[in-house]
Amino acid sequence: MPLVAGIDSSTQSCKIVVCDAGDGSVVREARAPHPDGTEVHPRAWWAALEEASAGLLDGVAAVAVAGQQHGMVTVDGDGEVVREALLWNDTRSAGAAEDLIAELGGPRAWAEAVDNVPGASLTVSKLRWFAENEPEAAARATGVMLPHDWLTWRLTGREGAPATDRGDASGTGYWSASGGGYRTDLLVRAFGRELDTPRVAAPAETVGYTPGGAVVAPGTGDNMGAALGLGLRPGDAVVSLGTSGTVFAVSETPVRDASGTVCGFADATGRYLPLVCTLNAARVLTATAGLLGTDPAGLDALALAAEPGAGGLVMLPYLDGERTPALPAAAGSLHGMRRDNMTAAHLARAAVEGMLCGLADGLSALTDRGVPVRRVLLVGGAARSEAVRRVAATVLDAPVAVPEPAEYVALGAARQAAWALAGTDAPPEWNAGGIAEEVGASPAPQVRARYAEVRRAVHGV
Ligand SMILES: Nc1ncnc2c1ncn2[C@@H]1O[C@H](COP(=O)(O)OP(=O)(O)O)[C@@H](O)[C@H]1O
Ligand SMILES: O=C(CO)[C@@H](O)[C@H](O)COP(=O)(O)O
Repeated sequence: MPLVAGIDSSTQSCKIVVCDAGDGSVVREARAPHPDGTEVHPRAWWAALEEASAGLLDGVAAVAVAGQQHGMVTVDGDGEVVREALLWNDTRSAGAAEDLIAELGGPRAWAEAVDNVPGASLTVSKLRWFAENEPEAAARATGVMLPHDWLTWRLTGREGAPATDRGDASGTGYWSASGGGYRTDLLVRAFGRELDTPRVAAPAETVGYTPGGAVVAPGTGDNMGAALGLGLRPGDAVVSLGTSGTVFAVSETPVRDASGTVCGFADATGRYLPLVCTLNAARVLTATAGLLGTDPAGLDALALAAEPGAGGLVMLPYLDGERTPALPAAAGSLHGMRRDNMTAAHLARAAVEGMLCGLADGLSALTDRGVPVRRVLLVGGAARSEAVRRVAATVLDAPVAVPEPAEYVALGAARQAAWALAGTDAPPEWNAGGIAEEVGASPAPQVRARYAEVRRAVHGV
């Protein structure tokens, strides 16, 4: 069978898998790091893509990109990037989001218009911030696109107009998953005038060709890519622990949440992908490991040595501010320190528990809004941690299964590329997502209860 490539251009790195188009088996893979920071020039993503793909894409018949969602990439009339992209985790647009909500008549009006309530993450809020704070640069912008749109366009040698897909478009705040179209009026409200936006392609459309002649598929957002890579079915929810923490499930019907907790995204196949996102996930663990002078394996051993509840020590892990709950200016904090719990093991456990309690709240938000969840699939970099897997079984209200470790976002992009190549109605049946471990439930409801108590006391939410 022909070879296809999937590219995951996520916050911390670019990962590429080359697969057999028939069964999805991975033939070769590579990765390259992205720079740190919440504003990044897109050329850095292209450089990482070129580094990771060197020699890797020979003989590949089709390719697709799944990228970090929401990032604001603005271009001028020559197609050149106007300023560094503001990423999903850049919180400077929090005030702009509040203004937009008030101007339209409140959160419900936004949920009805675009299935989402703007927060700092959504592209629409970033456009408002840009127009208000950098008017000279903003005046040069003629178009706006998302990270995966821009990379996809570069892959085609910038031939033709840029394209996107339903999944990533649904995270802009000016495209509606349930309405199926752009809300140019909301883009104009945010930016003050119209900007060119990418055409929204069908899920398996060919949007162009690489200079070498490979089919380029539309691509999608990274969470939609993971859903496609896992072959996610209704009843399964994903808890993904990368730079962001996300909880999501596929749904045949759109979900609109006027509280703004659940984002009403589309998936990459024509369905919907209700999703809750936290700003602080795997890097809470790396930061805590650094503080304790150890590495992820050392943190794991320490966290496993402490009892559930960390002896009363609670970490609110809002190290980079927080998106859910909406606390963009928050900092992290430690509570309940006593002489007997001031140990490295208790601190490590509190970090793992704090990170996962935010995701447990996200899972409850999904089920509260009618999304059926029978099982949780735990993926992303931090799912490699045994402590994370064990603690997940104590705080998540569902059985936890861990798929075989794999780059599911990149695999989803590769599966979409194979789909575009095949030209079939449905994506090819691949064997990905086999379960490596079922984690036995060991509920410890007091952990979440204490976390909620501390969060309410400190932040009032
Ligand atoms: N064994 C582990 N324990 C905890 N964290 C880990 C482990 N292995 C990788 N990570 C973390 O996972 C993160 C990368 O996860 P990934 O899902 O690739 O993120 P992203 O897609 O956002 O770039 C890094 O912060 C890394 O430190
Ligand atoms: O903003 C969201 C989802 O709404 C994030 O999930 C980004 O899509 C970044 O993902 P990672 O780099 O953490 O995978």
